[in-house]
Amino acid sequence: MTQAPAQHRPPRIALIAHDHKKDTMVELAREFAPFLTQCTLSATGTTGRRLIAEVGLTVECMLSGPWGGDLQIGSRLSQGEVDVVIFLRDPMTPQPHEPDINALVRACDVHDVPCATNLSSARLLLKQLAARV
Ligand SMILES: O=C(CO)COP(=O)(O)O
Repeated sequence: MTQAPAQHRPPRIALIAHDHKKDTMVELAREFAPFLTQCTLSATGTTGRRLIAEVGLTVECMLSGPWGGDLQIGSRLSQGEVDVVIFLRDPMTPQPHEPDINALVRACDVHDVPCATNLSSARLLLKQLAARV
């Protein structure tokens, strides 16, 4: 199927949050729900299931992060299938899949995909995007 040109379709957003940031992600998603419902959303497994259950969003869930979910999103992004990443990382807790996390953030840099890794930048990014649709 042919995709609409980027400027004519709502963004494809990947949402990811580490465990200590999941409540924050749910609150953020509630705040921007009217906009996010217009977007094509994907997420790592546990984050996505919470957004579906607690915010009522439609989200395509990948594997959980430690099982390869970050890599799945990085792969899609590298193929031009993700426009924006909201990745609420926990800087205080070591993660078993740190290499996967670094690979995803690196893929964002390689492909120049906007990637917000904390709440303030996530809110700025979502506000800017919401103003466009
Ligand atoms: O670990 C994660 C990102 O690195 C998030 O994965 P979950 O959303 O499955 O908890």
